[in-house]
Amino acid sequence: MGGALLTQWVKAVEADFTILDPFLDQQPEGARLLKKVEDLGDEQFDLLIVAIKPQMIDEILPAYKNVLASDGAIASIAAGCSVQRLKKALPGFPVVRIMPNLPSAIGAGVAGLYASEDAGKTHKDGVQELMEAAGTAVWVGEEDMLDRVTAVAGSGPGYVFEIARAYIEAAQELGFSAEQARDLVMGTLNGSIQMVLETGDDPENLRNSVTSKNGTTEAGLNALNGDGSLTKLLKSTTEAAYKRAVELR
Ligand SMILES: NC(=O)C1=CN([C@@H]2O[C@H](COP(=O)(O)OP(=O)(O)OC[C@H]3O[C@@H](n4cnc5c(N)ncnc54)[C@H](O)[C@@H]3O)[C@@H](O)[C@H]2O)C=CC1
Ligand SMILES: O=C(O)[C@@H]1CCC=N1
Repeated sequence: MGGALLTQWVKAVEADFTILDPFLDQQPEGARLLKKVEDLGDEQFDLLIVAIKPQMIDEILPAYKNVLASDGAIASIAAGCSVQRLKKALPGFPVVRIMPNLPSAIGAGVAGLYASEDAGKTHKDGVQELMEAAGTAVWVGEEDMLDRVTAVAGSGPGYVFEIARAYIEAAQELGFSAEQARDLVMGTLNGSIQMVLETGDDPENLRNSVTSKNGTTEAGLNALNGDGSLTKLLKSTTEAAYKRAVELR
């Protein structure tokens, strides 16, 4: 995810980026790559962006105690990992938590943002500028809401890709080739999403405009969600992801 964000930041944000990743072999375009924190010498930075797995933070972050300038801040994209835990691993700095999603890689991401009480306007504006370079950003006023953003938008592309995959599989079952099925399904998803966004109309109204009385769509929709099982499934999907984010705090 860090790499996906970086591809947009290097194009749109005027800043110098240093990546610290012991396992990355190829230098990311527009950024300097270092392998270990010791390679930084006594350099200091305005922002430390934490893009490692949440489970690694307590172990890895303390080694970064000298890399931030005194008025610097931590920004973390790690799911669940709380401000309290980040501040415990690296004390003395404000924290902005970011919950991005994968379409940030093409500038079409949506991110949730939450700042600790000691974060200043400069810190918040700086992180907002980064996230707007990768799509849109929405501030939340309570930290718990960021874990709910994770369940809806952070993990969301995973649900959408899985729905697209299953839809393509269903089209193939009806007799289309893999290529035809992909074109038909992705074109339908794309056109339908564009229509919601461009008209501003409710998905429910638009669904009704497709559905002729006793027609084909009605037959399909009855099988899809006639008993509300799709609605229940999506509720349990977001609840399961939120529960996991809470466990990662
Ligand atoms: N993948 C996604 O769509 C999203 C991921 N996130 C968050 O992003 C973070 C990273 O997740 P992914 O990008 O999916 O995982 P990833 O495994 O693709 O990336 C983790 C990176 O950390 C590097 N790394 C491992 N040990 C390191 C160390 N000691 N020091 C510095 N770097 C080290 C790895 O080489 C790798 O490049 C997680 O905290 C996750 O919760 C947040 C939103 C969306
Ligand atoms: O699956 C995860 O834990 C991360 C956070 C949101 C998307 N990917």
